[in-house]
Amino acid sequence: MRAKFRAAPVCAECVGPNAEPAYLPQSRRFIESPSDESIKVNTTQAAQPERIVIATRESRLALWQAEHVKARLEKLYPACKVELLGMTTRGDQILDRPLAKVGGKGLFVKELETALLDGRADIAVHSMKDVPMMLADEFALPCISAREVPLDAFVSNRYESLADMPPGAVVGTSSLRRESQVHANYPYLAVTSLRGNLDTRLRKLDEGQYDAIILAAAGLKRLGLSDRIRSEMPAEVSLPSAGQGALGIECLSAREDIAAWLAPLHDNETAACVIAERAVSRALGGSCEVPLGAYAIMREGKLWLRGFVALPDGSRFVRVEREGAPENAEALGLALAAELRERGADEILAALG
Ligand SMILES: NCc1[nH]cc(CCC(=O)O)c1CC(=O)O
Repeated sequence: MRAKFRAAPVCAECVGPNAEPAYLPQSRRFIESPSDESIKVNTTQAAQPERIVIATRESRLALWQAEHVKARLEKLYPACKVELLGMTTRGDQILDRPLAKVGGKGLFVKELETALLDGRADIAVHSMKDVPMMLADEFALPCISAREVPLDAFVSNRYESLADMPPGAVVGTSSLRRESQVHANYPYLAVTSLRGNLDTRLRKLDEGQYDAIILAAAGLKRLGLSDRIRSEMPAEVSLPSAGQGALGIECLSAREDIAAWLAPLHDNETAACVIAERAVSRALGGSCEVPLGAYAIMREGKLWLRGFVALPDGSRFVRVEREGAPENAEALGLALAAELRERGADEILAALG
């Protein structure tokens, strides 16, 4: 039997001080992989998996994501037994303190990684937005699957969009990225903090604590809550967080067999976008306490990357965009981060402390 779902407070932008040393998909090769439609029963692998155990957190969203990967693996390997191992992470237990102060995003992956090291699980499924920018050498992210809508969603029982809200109306979010953009674009609106998992946040909206809230559209869609989305927020209004809407699958670096099993679920285009976005975030020391957005899409065969760094109140705002080849996604992200620094991101980061 499954444990009861727990509240899963996740800090949108948090990396935290305990991030571990180097690694990341930057070292991954940009490999060819079939599109979703072309996924068929895989008969080409030398060794077919017999059993795959997926470590997952137990929030409703995490379980949906793990089930999604399970279903895709079962379709790919009909003879394979795919099981979920639900786990409560320390990040799920700490509800009262800002995560940045106690270890950041790493708190959500550590227990899952321990299960990988112990051999209790083979893979872990993550929202890429919650994966620390650095992982220890023993771990790899060989698979980033096709992205769900990456944009933020405007959710309200009264208004259609931020532009529709009157002066003084209250927007709920605890993401400094979202907050800084609301202030910069709509300085007459108020922003107050909003914690808790998706269901909790929606309940607080419905109770009237806020006139509107901002959530990732992907999370709402996955949980069948699309009808709560009043409008998708264009990237010009709310630039998403690095990795938003994408799923990553982690395993031990040494397990090349597992990486090969996952290859058909890998999506090159999403991976290129996410690699570029995460390079921006990592190069700027991206943490919970930095209002920072990074968002890439493919446009006419090129990767179009946008990024910003701001003060939470929106009074300083540096934004930059750049285009490059998807094969050089990492370099594109680093170049964009360097340009952000040249244009004042360093002063903003220094002011944030
Ligand atoms: N920060 C929490 C979190 N982590 C992943 C998602 C949504 C799904 C995704 O981005 O893949 C959310 C919810 C939100 O930010 O509103």
